[in-house]
Amino acid sequence: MARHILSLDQGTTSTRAIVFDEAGRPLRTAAREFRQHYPRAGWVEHDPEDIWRDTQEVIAEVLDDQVVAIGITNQRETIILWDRATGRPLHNAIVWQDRRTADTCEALRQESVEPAVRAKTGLLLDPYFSATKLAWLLDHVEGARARAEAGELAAGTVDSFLLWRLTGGRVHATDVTNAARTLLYDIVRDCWDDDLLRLFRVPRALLPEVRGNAELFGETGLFGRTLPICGMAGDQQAALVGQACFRPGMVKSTYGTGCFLLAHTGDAPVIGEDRLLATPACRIDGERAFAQEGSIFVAGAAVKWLRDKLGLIEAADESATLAAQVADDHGVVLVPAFVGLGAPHWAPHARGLISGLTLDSSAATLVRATLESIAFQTRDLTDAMAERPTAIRIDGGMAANDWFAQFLADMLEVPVERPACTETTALGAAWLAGLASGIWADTAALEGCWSAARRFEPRMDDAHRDRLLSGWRDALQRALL
Ligand SMILES: Nc1ncnc2c1ncn2[C@@H]1O[C@H](COP(=O)(O)OP(=O)(O)O)[C@@H](O)[C@H]1O
Ligand SMILES: O=P(O)(O)OC[C@H](O)CO
Repeated sequence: MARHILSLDQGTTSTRAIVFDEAGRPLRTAAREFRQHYPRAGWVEHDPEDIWRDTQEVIAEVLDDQVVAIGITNQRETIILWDRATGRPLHNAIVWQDRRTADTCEALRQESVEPAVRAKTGLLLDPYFSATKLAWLLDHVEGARARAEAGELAAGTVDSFLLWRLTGGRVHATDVTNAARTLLYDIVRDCWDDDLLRLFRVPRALLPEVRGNAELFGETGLFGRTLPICGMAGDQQAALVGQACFRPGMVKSTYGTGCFLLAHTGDAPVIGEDRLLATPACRIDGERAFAQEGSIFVAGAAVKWLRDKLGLIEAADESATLAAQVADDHGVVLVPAFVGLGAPHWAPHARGLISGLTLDSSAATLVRATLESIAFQTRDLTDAMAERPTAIRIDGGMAANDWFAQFLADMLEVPVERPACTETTALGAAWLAGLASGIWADTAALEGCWSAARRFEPRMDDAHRDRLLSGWRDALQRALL
């Protein structure tokens, strides 16, 4: 009988389940968009019960008799605190985009602890990561700190919360790629770190056990039979797997809500002065791989803003047609620093701006400037890398936009490849579960499953590209003031 794998992709704006066959082809998909909560400027929350409801619904919708394993992948850093006895969250999840702990991070930076934190975690002191968000929950939910210290509470990223719920509260575990985004995990020694736990004031009793990416995490009996959950990874690392980037130097860039560019760096983290992140790529059969990461907080979210807040487009895919109508020398630059700026600037207080407006600027100009800004930001990442990539594999919602993909190739000066299956995040989690359940022998077997559907070659002349990049840098400096 054919064996299928169900992949659960819990993203920032939607929860999806996709069933893949043994050739890695998607057979069925179910998705639910869920509510974003913005309780104050710069704050972003999710209701974990919404996520859990949608998870159960999408799994039930696509599950078939041939599914033999489940893989989970998730938005990273977003943190949930829950009661071990009831399984109920004590507060909404604080989402990775949330900036409420910017001042805490700034105060820690003043104490000159950042170099030591970076050496262990590969990260930087920014509210993006989980530790300061978790400390905020412990300090602001009444009684939480004392209960955490007494071992009554559990905390974790979305993967570990879903695993807990799927296994009926029997398993509190996470995987190394998610653990590494908390600021509490030593990526070199591969363990939670007591000094970091002290620094961020997080009791160890709260934290999940950390496992590799392709192994048995637990079993769920919630869908009429027992199913093993045996693949797990943060969504950007899962996309690196789904893009078959298994060798040093290979690079993928995912354009969903944010943009996350990951370059495989081999079996050791590269922790440099580059303002990029070092992060585990995966641990399979005890073998560790690492990646260098550039995290951009706003990519597709800016297109969603054009649609939902400005009403300039009705659907995201109209953006390509509108952008193509605008003259190349339109002169408008948009800096989408809506939640500060991530790599390589790390400026949590920066705010968005639009420069160069004239009476000629139209809705189409703004749409084009928005798409351009995402490619400019990616160029800032590749400029920060010690070794410029030779090609980039793209995926995520925006990868479907041909105009954007071509402009990206023009800005990066390297070919941009779009794979046949752009659901690479879900595919990566399916591949991890498939490795653990013996469907695929090793990553070499997976490399042959990847193919490019389209390749965008750079074709813009140097003078034009340099003029655009220089306009971007001017506007960026103003947003950083
Ligand atoms: N054709 C398109 N052109 C530009 N942006 C798009 C297009 N299709 C989708 N998007 C953007 O991509 C995002 C959705 O991508 P997805 O990978 O599903 O995100 P996530 O996993 O972060 O929820 C949305 O923010 C949407 O605005
Ligand atoms: O939900 P996505 O796909 O935008 O990914 C979110 C990232 O994991 C945040 O680090």
